[in-house]
Amino acid sequence: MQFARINDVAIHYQVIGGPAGKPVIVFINSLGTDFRIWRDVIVRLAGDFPILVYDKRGHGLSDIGTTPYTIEDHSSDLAGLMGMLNVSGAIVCGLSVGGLIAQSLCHKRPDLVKALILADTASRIGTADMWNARITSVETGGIESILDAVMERWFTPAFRSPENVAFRGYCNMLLRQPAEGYAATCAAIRDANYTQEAARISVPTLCLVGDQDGSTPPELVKATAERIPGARFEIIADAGHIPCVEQPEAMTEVIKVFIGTAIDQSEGPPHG
Ligand SMILES: O=C(O)CCC(=O)CC(=O)O
Repeated sequence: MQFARINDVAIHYQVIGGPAGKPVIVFINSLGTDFRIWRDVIVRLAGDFPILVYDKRGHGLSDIGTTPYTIEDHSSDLAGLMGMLNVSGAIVCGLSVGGLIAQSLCHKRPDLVKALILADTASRIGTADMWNARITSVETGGIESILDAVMERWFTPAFRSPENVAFRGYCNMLLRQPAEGYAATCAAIRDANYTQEAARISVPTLCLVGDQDGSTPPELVKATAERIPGARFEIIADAGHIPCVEQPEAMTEVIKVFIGTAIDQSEGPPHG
């Protein structure tokens, strides 16, 4: 396990080495998850690209830090981590709130971002009323009070079968996130809106979404892709909000095609 102190917060991360000269792929997880959601995509990409994955503050083994957060707090942590590891010019792949963090990083630190993969995310997610109600639920009833509703948005009915032990595991993952970090990240999502900035994204961008995503549905992600110049839009069949868990093979294929056809890989900067 690897840890770094960034912005006075202990951040849990992992670097998986890859060929020199290739851009690093950075993965940013979603609300209520830790970086293990990326495992089945990472195993399919490892060896072809260096990989950096981490638990954003308030999630996984990272510290909670001072709450509430902004998306800029999260992107500043990522910028600090990449700086410490001498990573720049990366392909930054963020899922949901991870996609908001990726957009923020791209706007604030364009030197760090060579391309964006925006998975099950948007320029703006949800409404202030929705997020305030979710924060109140978590603060009063704990994460278990929202478990069933969240799982219906995250996963297809087939994945939610009681026979599926992996479904049980992902329920445990959500339940074991700290309520304070979860609620603080809800506030960050509530206050983020990158709609105006979307037209200024100038790096190759792939927007993808599960066809049954109940949190950021395909129409929302498509509308975001249409605001970003030249962005590609792909739908992953038979997946909810977390296609890297439900359909890792299909998601990896879409990512590989995007990287192979949209990104100049000849100038990958040195990385640590
Ligand atoms: O997944 C995220 O990062 C935020 C979007 C969301 O609300 C997820 C959920 O439905 O719980």
